[in-house]
Amino acid sequence: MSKRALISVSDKTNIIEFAKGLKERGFEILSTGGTLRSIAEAGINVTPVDEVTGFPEMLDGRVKTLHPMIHGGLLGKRSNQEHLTQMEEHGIVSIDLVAVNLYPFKETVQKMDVSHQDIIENIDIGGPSMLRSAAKNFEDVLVVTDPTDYERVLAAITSATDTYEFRQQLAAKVFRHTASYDTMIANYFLSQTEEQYPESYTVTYEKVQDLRYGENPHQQAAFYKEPIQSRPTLATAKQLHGKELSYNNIQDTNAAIEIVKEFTEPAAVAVKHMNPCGIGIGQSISTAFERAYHADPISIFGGIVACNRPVDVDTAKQLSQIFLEIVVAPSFETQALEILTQKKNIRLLELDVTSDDKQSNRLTTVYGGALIQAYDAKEVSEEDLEVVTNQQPTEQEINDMLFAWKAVKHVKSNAIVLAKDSQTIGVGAGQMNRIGAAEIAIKQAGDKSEGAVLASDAFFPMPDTVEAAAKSGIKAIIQPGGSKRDQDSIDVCNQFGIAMVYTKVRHFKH
Ligand SMILES: NC(=O)c1ncn([C@@H]2O[C@H](COP(=O)(O)O)[C@@H](O)[C@H]2O)c1NC=O
Repeated sequence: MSKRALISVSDKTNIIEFAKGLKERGFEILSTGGTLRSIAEAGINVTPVDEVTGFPEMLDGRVKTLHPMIHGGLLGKRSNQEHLTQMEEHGIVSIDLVAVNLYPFKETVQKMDVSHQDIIENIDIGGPSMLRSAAKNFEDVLVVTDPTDYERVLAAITSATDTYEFRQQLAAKVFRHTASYDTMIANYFLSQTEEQYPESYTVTYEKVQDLRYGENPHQQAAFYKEPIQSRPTLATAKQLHGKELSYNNIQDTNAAIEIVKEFTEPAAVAVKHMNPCGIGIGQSISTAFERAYHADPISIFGGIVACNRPVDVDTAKQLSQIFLEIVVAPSFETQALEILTQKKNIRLLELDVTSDDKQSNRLTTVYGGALIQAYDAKEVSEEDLEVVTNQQPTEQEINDMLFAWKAVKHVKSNAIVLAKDSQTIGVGAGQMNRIGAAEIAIKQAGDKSEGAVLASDAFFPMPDTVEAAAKSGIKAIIQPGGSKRDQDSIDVCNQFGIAMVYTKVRHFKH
């Protein structure tokens, strides 16, 4: 008895070649509406599924293959005599291969001006049902959902490669595919509600590439992206030059992008190990980069630079003077690109870093679980500041404090940032006590700390940081406030003529 294959595909890529190959291997082909037409037009003999089910396709295609004649043919175990007897009693004939790909839900959701109803209609029901039935019964049914697998499935049919393991691999791919498909649907429905953290949280990612290694050479790693990309992202950035990004490159570039997004004026950010080592803003991107560079000309070596304006010739000349792993910017002027591409080891990424994605949730995995939280999108403006000292800050100090505040938000806690004239001059990151972070930042700033401002990501539990700031010539301090011992810090400020403002917002970053 000839074997039977059921083909029902939305994406008709290579389907004729596949159907031909199956015919050559002695399969009878069953098919649904549009797929059947394509196969028949290619001159291949094909049986409509409604001849098998005894029912017409109905309800606008919502019901075509959802029938015991189909699912019995897929799920019946050939090694189980009872199954075979029942199948015979009901006239159910085995189906030995299923090739199905699904209604384009992902593509539909991403369309501009698409209606809710259109999205709903693009939820495939019959397709996943057949895939799941076939995948459950993989010992007896070959199941293929990815057109790039057609060739190896055809090859397997007539060779020794059609093994249990091979069939199980195909089944595993199917269950990943249907799970991912359902996740996209579930997340679309979730997005239609106010609910943020439902009883189960489903995520799905598509592989961008395998990475040479992870954080260290002995760790394996791969890069994945969200399947629905509704805005320019790191996963879709265009690499214009240089070798493949590494795991650490991706993390650091992400950190640089998150920081540069804070600024509307031309800004450049240099990152090392996910902390900013220099941030500058200015009238032009070249001035901004000059400031970011001079913020810490030592640490920027081997760093990642993100710019929020196109890289021009002036900036490219400066960037080319030092060893940088990556420059990411919305674009590169032609001549700037010529200058930078002369450097073999630099990677250049084109990405609209100004796009706003501050609404999204962020997920971190922990031992045996995950933490999901809203992005820290809190912004502070001049009106939000409360001056708590006798000394009022000058307009320049306010500008520098607001700048330093945007910077300190992105520094690992405990974090202290010193800034002056639109430039960071000292960054103390990731210390176990606040004074430790302050000492690092002050030491790095050196003489520049005279007249500078200091930002602290969280309140001062004691006045030691303010005392250190006073000694180094700091003139204004921005911090959340809210410590039981706030008054001690205010007293030190008053003693040294330092202005202090509260933001009433904390920016821990772990
Ligand atoms: N309703 C059903 O019984 C059903 N059976 C198969 N499909 C899907 O119909 C599509 C193919 O349709 P056509 O052959 O008419 O172009 C495939 O993506 C397949 O997954 C169905 N459609 C949706 O649920």
